[in-house]
Amino acid sequence: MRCSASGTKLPPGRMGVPFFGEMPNFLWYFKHLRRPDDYINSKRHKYGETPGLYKSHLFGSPVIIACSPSLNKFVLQSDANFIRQWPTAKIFGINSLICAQGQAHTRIKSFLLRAINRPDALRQMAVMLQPRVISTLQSWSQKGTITACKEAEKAFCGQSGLCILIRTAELPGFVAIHAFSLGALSAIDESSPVTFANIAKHFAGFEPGPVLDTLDELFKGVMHGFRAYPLDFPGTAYHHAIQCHTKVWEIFRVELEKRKNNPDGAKARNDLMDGLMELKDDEGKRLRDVEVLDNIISLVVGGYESTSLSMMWAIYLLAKNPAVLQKLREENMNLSKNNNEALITAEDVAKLTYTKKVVEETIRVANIAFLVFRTATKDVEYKGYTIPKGWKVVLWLRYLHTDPENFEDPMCFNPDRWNGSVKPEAFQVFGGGSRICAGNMLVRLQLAIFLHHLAIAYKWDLVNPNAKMMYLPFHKPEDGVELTFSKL
Ligand code: HEM
Repeated sequence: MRCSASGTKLPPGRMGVPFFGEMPNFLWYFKHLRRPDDYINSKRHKYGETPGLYKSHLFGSPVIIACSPSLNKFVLQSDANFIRQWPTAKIFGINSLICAQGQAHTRIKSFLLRAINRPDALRQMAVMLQPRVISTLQSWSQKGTITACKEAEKAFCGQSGLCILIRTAELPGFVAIHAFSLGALSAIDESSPVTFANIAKHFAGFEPGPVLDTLDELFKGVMHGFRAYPLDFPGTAYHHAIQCHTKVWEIFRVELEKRKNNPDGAKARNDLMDGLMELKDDEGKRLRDVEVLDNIISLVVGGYESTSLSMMWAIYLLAKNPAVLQKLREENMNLSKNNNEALITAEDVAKLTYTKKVVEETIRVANIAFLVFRTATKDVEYKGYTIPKGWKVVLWLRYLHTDPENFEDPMCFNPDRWNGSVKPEAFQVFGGGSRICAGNMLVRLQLAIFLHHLAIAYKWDLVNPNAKMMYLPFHKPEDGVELTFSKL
């Protein structure tokens, strides 16, 4: 089909059946066959080598699927042609980084990056995070058996959920919180409460207690709404999430007012809220109160699940790959010996060369953000094809990381591939361009610190080593990674 004056055409593909589009096919590969990559492979097979784009109809809209490193990069870097529209924006707060566009986005991002991504911020975070990581691991060993998925979420979820939201809010109908089996330790279940407590303390100074418990409940309500269809009337998850968001906002607002009346307390607290209240841009201007509040809340939400999922994956992949665990253990035990078993610093992490490779490889294999969306603001031409104005572009990040053309033997967990042979342009786990993940350095640091304390002191075994994989709403073993867990 020709669709523009320049004679370019729509990419090949199929729009599927009326109303449902290609969703049945998508679900067939993701839920029934459990071979998500074959969804794209089947298109490649049928339509041959395009420059990595296909037309389809998914998640209620006509879409262009983008699944090549160069096309993805082109889209991610063309802010003038493609924008990210957030269907459940009300829950994030309109002043948050997630919702901001153009110059407002650039300005807020520069504040947030200074607060959570700069070396001095990371140095501080390393110190703050460790006591909770250590106590969480100790508590796991006391339980003996856990479900890693739940535990990691309890312990660390406040730190990275946003990215999950980015990925799932546009998948109405698929995303539901999963109940994991009890009895054994499951990595994600076990880590989320501690994570939440951690983030609430380090982002806004809240200590464990009734307020924190209320916040935890409210944030759970907010999270449900992100994943729901944005229908705002009583009884819907989205409506409930907006109510929870309003209450969370009020709790944070009261905290912010307290701080404004007691600016001297900032030194003692030294948390993200103080950091954001104090930062000035090049013109000496600070963030407005509403911007501080909306962004703290979105970062807490942002922290909710992605960190805990990546920790769950690390535990799982190391259990499956004892030779990798052995090398990781050696490197970290050496550090621990030379360090007199003290807490490690961000500088120590920088020297853990093998551990850093394990981190990159875990994040690649986990494919936590399996796709992200953009909307074309005008007809855009790409290598002879048109991406029509108003269509969504689905950037299929997962496919880049599982395509053997980009990563040799892609399903193999092989940290040594990071010795230098990786094509950097094919590694898009954190997206790219101006919207690149704001927490990418923080999550890498957290994961490295977690791996350090895990490897030097604990051993674990999978209860169900052959558990089936699920891919919706998140990629994870079906049992949430049940483990037996004990001290070395
Ligand atoms: C393994 C963990 C993580 C993965 C795989 C991940 C992935 C991503 C991806 C793919 C995007 C880009 C979305 C897009 O282009 O539409 C993104 C954006 C974002 N992420 Fe993450 N993320 C992770 C952890 C975190 C953490 C720990 C935080 C914060 C504490 C965070 C905060 C954000 C924020 C604020 C954005 C929006 C950036 C913007 O719009 O400019 N992420 N993340």
